[in-house]
This record gives sequence, structure tokens and C-alpha cells, in this order.
Amino acid sequence: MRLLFDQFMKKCEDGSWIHLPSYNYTLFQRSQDISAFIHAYLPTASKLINEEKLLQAKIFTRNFEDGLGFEYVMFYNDVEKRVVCVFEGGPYLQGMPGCLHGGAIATMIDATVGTSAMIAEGIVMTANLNINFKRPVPLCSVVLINSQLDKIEGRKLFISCNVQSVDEKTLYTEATSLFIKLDPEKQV
Ligand SMILES: CCCCC/C=C\C/C=C\C/C=C\C/C=C\CCCC(=O)SCCNC(=O)CCNC(=O)[C@H](O)C(C)(C)COP(=O)(O)OP(=O)(O)OC[C@H]1O[C@@H](n2cnc3c(N)ncnc32)[C@H](O)[C@@H]1OP(=O)(O)O
Repeated sequence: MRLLFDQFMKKCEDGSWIHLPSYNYTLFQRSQDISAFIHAYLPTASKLINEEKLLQAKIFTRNFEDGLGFEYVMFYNDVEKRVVCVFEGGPYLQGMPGCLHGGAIATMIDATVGTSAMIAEGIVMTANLNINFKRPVPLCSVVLINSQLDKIEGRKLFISCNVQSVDEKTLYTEATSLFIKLDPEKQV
């Protein structure tokens, strides 16, 4: 993980790659911003959200103690419209014995392609995520999640993604996704 981090940080030196900040809570640091966002973009959902509990909201992937859950760092290349995530799934993410849970893989794919969509178009949500699990991901191994923004049609963003071993010799997972840029005029 450290070796790959250093390799990507070196790539950032000429500005071709950017080390993306890690969000531990939400895109918005202040609770009143979260509430304003929900009332503006998700008025239907906002009626069912317990604002009290909202104060405890954290990004799902940042809820485990170090090393036990989702350990990851993301880098972005604007020319290639790519987000690469270096990810190690810790022992609390086990599915089948010794393997990473499919839901944990899906989560990190969603986070990686979601970040790519957000960088491109700001406030988006996942409309569709199609995942083909080709090989089991060994628990506690480091993998590379490569996402590619393929096209934007109006509010629709089409982003593909794969999950590979660090030596890029094993293709673990392939995915396609559709993100929609939220329209505050529409009641979702
Ligand atoms: C400001 C950011 C700056 C940069 C930030 C950088 C880094 C950020 C870092 C950290 C941030 C943290 C996390 C980011 C990572 C991950 C993000 C997670 C994202 C999620 O995990 S989010 C949860 C799961 N997600 C949902 O909970 C959505 C539920 N859903 C809905 O809320 C609605 O469904 C919605 C809003 C999606 C669309 O609703 P809508 O009313 O706006 O749009 P509408 O339905 O009209 O569809 C418009 C056109 O898309 C087509 N279309 C729609 N759905 C389709 C489908 N499934 N298949 C094929 N086509 C589809 C239609 O057919 C039409 O196509 P056409 O225009 O051609 O007719």
C-alpha cells in the first residue's frame, strides 16, 4: 500500500495526477450544510431522515478502525478522466473465508466511480451499477480499482471500472455504472 502510494505521489509531482483528499464525514463538514443539501436535492427522502441522527453521519467507508475495514487512497488524472483507487480490504470485510465480501468490493467500486462522477459533474447519485465478479479478491490484499469516465449525455454519466491485482496480472472484477447529476427541480 505504502509503495503504491509513494509511486502515485511521485506521479503527482508534474501535476498529471492529483491526490484526492479523504472525506471522513461527508462532502459537507457542517451539519447545517448536510441538512440544506438534503432539503434542496432530496426533499422526498428528507421527510424520513432523522435530523438528530444525521449529526452522527459518516461516510460508510470511513467507519472502521485503521486496518480493519476499508483502507484506501484515490488519485485523479484529469486528462485521462480516470480515478484510481489503491484499496486494501481489512479482516472485518470478509465474505467467503479468506475472501473479500462482494458488497465490500461493490462499495469501493461505487466510491471510486462515484468520485469520478462527482469530480466531473458535482452532485450525482448512482442510478445503475453492474458488476461481474471474475475472481475472488483475497482478504487483506491490496488491489487497484481503475475507473474511466466513458461519456456524458445530458445528466447521465457512464463510467466503467475494473479491479486488478497490484501486478495487473489478475482481473478480479469488471463493472459499468450510470450516475445521474441531481436536478434540484426534480423531487427525488
Ligand atoms: C461537489 C463534489 C466535488 C468533488 C468531490 C470529490 C470527491 C468526493 C469524495 C467523496 C464523496 C463521498 C462519496 C462519493 C462516492 C460515492 C458516491 C455514492 C453514490 C451513491 O451510492 S448514491 C446511493 C445509491 N443511489 C441512489 O440511492 C439513487 C436512487 N435513485 C434516484 O434517486 C433517482 O433514480 C436518480 C436521482 C438516480 C435519477 O432520478 P431523476 O429523476 O433525477 O432522473 P430520471 O429518472 O429522469 O433519469 C434521468 C435519465 O437517466 C435514465 N436512468 C435513470 N435511472 C436509470 C437506470 N437505472 N438505468 C438506465 N437509465 C436510467 C433515465 O431513463 C433518464 O434517461 P433519459 O433522459 O434518456 O430519458
